[in-house]
Amino acid sequence: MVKAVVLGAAGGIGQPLSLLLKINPLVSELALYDIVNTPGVAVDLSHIATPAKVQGFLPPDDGLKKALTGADIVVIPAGIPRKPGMTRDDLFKINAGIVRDLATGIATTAPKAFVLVISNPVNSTVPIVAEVFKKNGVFDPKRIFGVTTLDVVRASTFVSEILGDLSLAPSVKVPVVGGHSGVTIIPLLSQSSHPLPTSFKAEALDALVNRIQFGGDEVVKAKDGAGSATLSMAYAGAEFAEKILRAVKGEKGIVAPTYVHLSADKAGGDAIKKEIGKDLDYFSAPVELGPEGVVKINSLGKVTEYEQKLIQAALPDLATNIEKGASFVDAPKL
Ligand SMILES: NC(=O)c1ccc[n+]([C@@H]2O[C@H](COP(=O)([O-])OP(=O)(O)OC[C@H]3O[C@@H](n4cnc5c(N)ncnc54)[C@H](O)[C@@H]3O)[C@@H](O)[C@H]2O)c1
Ligand SMILES: O=C(O)C[C@H](O)C(=O)O
Repeated sequence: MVKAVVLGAAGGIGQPLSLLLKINPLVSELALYDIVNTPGVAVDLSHIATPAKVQGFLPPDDGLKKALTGADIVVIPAGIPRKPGMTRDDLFKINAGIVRDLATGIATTAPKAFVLVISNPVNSTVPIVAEVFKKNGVFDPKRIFGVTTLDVVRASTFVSEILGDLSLAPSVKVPVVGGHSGVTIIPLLSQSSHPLPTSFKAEALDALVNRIQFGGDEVVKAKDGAGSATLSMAYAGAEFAEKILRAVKGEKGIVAPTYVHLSADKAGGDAIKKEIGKDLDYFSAPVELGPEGVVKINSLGKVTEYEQKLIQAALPDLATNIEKGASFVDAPKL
């Protein structure tokens, strides 16, 4: 029996993500929590002929606690999305408090659940969740994940486009590491399962890296004020959740890039710090998953000089974002 919970389930990501979890055979119970509309979304989904039992909850009558009771995995897409001209960091003002309060609910009701953080800015909201868990004495870095899968999905798609064959997209694997915003998104294209054409020039590489780093802006611009990526994010979130659930069931060798506290695997985390040359607490790296969450944080592997420059360019922003999130929890309410 696996109970999955979506916090922010009535939103642009929340609804399609809940749909994908409802049709996932590894999920037997699905609880949907939001400040609006979850009863309707839950009844709608409950008519789908798959085994998962669906229930919707709202804040009154301890709805958050009821939704989280018995949770095995909690996915958080709650919070406001970007509009054109905004950075992810601009969302901190509103989303930090939302994530802190939801994390408090998880820490007190389902402290052993795997927590998958989608709400932006991920580089800061993951430290917020971790600090709330620490404050409640239940912090386990092996169980808290920042979802960076959309960057990996985009890299697969864009590389397959360059190779002129979209049918390759599902099998193209590119490790994307670092964080989840702008220059902190570091695609290690030299390690792509499907190498770029030898004719690929430096400018084209710059353009591809830039497209992966700013893929979110491409969607925000196209949506023109109506929000940011929702459908591709729901796909990516469901894919990452499925990896966690398969690992919990005992499947071995599942590795995915995800943004974690580097103490989740001390030896692996220390090795990453050496590779990047900075003592950061959080970094998105290829992580091997198992029944208790993080099994191992893998090395970044052989990176080119070009990629080492991308890593160095990411570090100042990452450090600032981490500090901003980590110091928020004891800060006065905004
Ligand atoms: N990690 C990623 O790769 C990634 C990708 C896309 C979007 N995002 C982020 O995901 C978040 C959600 O995006 P969206 O497009 O679904 O936004 P949205 O506005 O469509 O939905 C957000 C939902 O959160 C709900 N909500 C607000 N406060 C809440 C609270 N206290 N408790 C529970 N629910 C609450 C809202 O009612 C709404 O239904 C944004 O912060 C966005 O930036 C992250
Ligand atoms: O770009 C955004 O604000 C949403 C998300 O982080 C994305 O990468 O699409």
